[in-house]
Amino acid sequence: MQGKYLETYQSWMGNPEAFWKTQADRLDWFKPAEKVFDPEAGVYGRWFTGAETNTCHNCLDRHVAAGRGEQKAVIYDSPMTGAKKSYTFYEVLAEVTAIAAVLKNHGIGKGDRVIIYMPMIPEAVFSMLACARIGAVHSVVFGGFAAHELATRIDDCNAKAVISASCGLEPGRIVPYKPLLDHAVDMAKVKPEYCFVLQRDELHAPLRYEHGDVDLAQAVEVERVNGTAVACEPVAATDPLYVLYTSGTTGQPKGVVRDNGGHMVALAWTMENIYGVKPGEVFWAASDIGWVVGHSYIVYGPLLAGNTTIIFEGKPVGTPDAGTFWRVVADHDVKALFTAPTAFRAIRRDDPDGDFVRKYDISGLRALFLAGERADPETIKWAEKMLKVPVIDHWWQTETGWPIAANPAGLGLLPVKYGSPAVPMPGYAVDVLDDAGHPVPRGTLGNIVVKLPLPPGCLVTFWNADERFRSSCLEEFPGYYKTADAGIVDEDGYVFVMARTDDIINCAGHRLSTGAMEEVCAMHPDVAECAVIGIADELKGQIPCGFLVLKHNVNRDFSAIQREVVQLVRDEIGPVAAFKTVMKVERLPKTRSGKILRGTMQKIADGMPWKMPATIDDPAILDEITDVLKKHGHG
Ligand SMILES: CCC(=O)SCCNC(=O)CCNC(=O)[C@H](O)C(C)(C)COP(=O)(O)OP(=O)(O)OC[C@H]1O[C@@H](n2cnc3c(N)ncnc32)[C@H](O)[C@@H]1OP(=O)(O)O
Repeated sequence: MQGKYLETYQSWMGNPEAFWKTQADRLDWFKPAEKVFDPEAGVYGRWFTGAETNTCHNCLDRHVAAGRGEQKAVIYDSPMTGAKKSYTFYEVLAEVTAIAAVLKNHGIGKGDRVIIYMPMIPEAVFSMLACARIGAVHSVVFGGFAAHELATRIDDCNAKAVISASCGLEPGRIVPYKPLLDHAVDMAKVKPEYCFVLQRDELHAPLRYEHGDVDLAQAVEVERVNGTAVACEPVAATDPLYVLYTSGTTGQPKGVVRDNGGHMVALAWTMENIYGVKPGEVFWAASDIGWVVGHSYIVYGPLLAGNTTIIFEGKPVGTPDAGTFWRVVADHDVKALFTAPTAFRAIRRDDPDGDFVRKYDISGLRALFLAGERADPETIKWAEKMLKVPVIDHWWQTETGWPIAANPAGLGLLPVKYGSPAVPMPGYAVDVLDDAGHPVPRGTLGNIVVKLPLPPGCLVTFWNADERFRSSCLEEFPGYYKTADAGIVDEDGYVFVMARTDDIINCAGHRLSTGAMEEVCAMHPDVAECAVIGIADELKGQIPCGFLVLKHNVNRDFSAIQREVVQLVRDEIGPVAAFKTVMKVERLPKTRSGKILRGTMQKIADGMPWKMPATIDDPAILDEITDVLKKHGHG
């Protein structure tokens, strides 16, 4: 391997602090760092200690000051409503300032937590930037989560305010957000002082003024008329910019904390070097602001680097058809597209011969990036054939915030190995260890870990839970961050990510906790015990499948129980859980110490080779599971 990638990686390895200092110098700081990296600070050290900055300033004001004010910063394209609108950097700055003024006038300031529960509309992005502007810490909650999940997050981060909208739009249905928000606020132990609600034309929501509801658009209008100016609040580089919750092994999600300084340095570097886009070009991450892809590559990365970003309110198929991505690429001259493999599997299913691709002029597109789940070689090859541009699988996590491994378009593409997201990016020293923590030879399967310290932009801790961060990510392999992904690094240094080492499954690019689903299934009065595993699915990669053991005295029709359990998970976790497959079993297979053999069940369900676990209590139960799965068409 040679060329600019190797040169850059080696330059980072030779002197990580000098490497990141050079990148930091391209951004604005109100006060320079005393130390580029301080190993004594935080859980594993902190980047740019002593520095002061503001992320919103670097996303907006800096560009306006540099003459980029008239360039499009944000394009909103909604096949759900037919709306298309673009905002220049200058206009985004005005919108963000007005929301920042509203927040400030309601007493929200530096360090306060603000939950953002919004669909894919420009105000969602403006709200995130408004929080950054005043130094408040935002926590975006994906719209597909139900009230209970929202309440958990309000409580965990002790939210002072919530910014929401009256509704979201899913194909064929309006999703009323306000009843979910009201229910969450009623459930939460911590009551936010204010809920700012944007009324959408599709559905107006009754506001509960007595609970602190504020009509967001009206409040913004007042600030706009008054021309209220809100300067960017200087924050420490190490102050939190946001908390983003991600599934843990239990129902209690983990609040990934991202700082201001390291985050902006890392993301700004990635836009040109990994994604190969220059300032002024259009970058489109077809995801949702509720996920880390949305944070990093709909909002912060592109804006920090002076790119135009797209807020897309639609789906890859059905809004109105499998050509919608190509229509957006053509209409807005997208240079690089980032999405999840699931989206492409859906497009391929509906348009196998690429008839829709040929309908549009997508000659401006230079590359497609895939992440969020394993990109199967078939999907990659289909996309390469249809789009005739490099299709780049890359691997990262909510925790890291930016790619651990990629084929860096900006540094010069390396040869593709199908099934591999290519090579570690500068900042990441990737190793593979056995369960005892010893490095394994190249090409051997093991635990993928990253040598500490993590680079700028990665999580610094979990919100209010340093100990949980240490115990779940840093303790098992001292000196390393545990990715909880298993895989190999081959002779050429290419990483192959094969499976999770915990109970997290990946369904349609969404990380879901089967443990959390089990907790909900167990709430049903007829369920004695249960197990939820992820089983292979052609479209979504994996889907959750519940195995229920009913209480002895239950004589009810199982289909009714099935419906109720499915609804319970939908109500408690949300539609995003995609929990629709439930089977009745007499017993669950366990080890003699009582551990459910989920891994073996999953192998049977997916028709993979499996071995009888030596510690199994009653081997006959696996035959029963096999029969039930076969009856449902699996295994
Ligand atoms: C690299 C680091 C990371 O991994 S970050 C995570 C990256 N992941 C992603 O970007 C996600 C990629 N996936 C997607 O964008 C979607 O799954 C795509 C492919 C577009 C398909 O969407 P869809 O057809 O809705 O299926 P789904 O499985 O996502 O949805 C399941 C049910 O949930 C619903 N849902 C979805 N979003 C919302 C929302 N914002 N508000 C309310 N409900 C939502 C869907 O309508 C669907 O409901 P139903 O079960 O069909 O009734």
